Amino acid sequence: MRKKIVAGNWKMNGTYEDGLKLASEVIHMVQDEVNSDVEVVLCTPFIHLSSVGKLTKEVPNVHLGAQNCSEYTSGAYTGEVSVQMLRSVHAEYVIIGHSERREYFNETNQQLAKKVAMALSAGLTPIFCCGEPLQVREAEQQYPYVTQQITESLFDLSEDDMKKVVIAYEPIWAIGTGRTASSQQAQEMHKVLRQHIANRYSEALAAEISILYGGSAKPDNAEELFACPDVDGGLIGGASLKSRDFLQVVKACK
Ligand SMILES: O=C[C@H](O)COP(=O)(O)O
Repeated sequence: MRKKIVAGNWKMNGTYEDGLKLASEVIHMVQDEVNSDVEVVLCTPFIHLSSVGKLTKEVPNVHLGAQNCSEYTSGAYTGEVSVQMLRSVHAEYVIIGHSERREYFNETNQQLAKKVAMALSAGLTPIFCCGEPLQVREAEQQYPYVTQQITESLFDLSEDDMKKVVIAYEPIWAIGTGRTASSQQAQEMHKVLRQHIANRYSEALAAEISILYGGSAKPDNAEELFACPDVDGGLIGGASLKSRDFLQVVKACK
């Protein structure tokens, strides 16, 4: 059985104090109210990682994630954060290739392949993001577009490494727009991605990979999205910034 995961991506929101408050609220609520085996991941800004890591390492089903990492090991890369640094503050996950990083920081599929390999080499689980812009969806080219992202960034991995990757499908037109993909659109894409992985590796390996949905997922729609057979949880932006909303989304993942 593959893992169910609900990851909150705080993006660049709040102060240091806001983040600590949010993390401790989420952790307490998860401890008190969640009895499923869903893995909760808090993907915080870099400045929160060390402090939030001290809280999450005491709690079995809440994990720490970063929102990015460097493709380099160490050295003169001003402003970058290495995978070893992330491990040293107890991060277990790292988001790689979010559409905002692709769009505003020009990250390419080839660069993301290096980041994925770097994360895996340090024992971090990459949450690899993929997804199409609106014009690609309107031209009905979403399947070739997204499968190409997966091919170019992931398909040089060995079977052993590929098994450790988590994928997040995030249609760009649904991110922060309030316009979510329908559960049918999400299921279709997740099924296509799983088949694409099966064609390159094997049906057995594809069946083990958790594929999360992201894009305006919230308490109102999470249950329907998570009920799809190939949707294994979510990568949650806006709704992860309010502890009660985030908890509702976590509870919807059964
Ligand atoms: O990483 C999260 C996604 O970009 C989704 O963001 P959103 O839930 O605010 O639409």
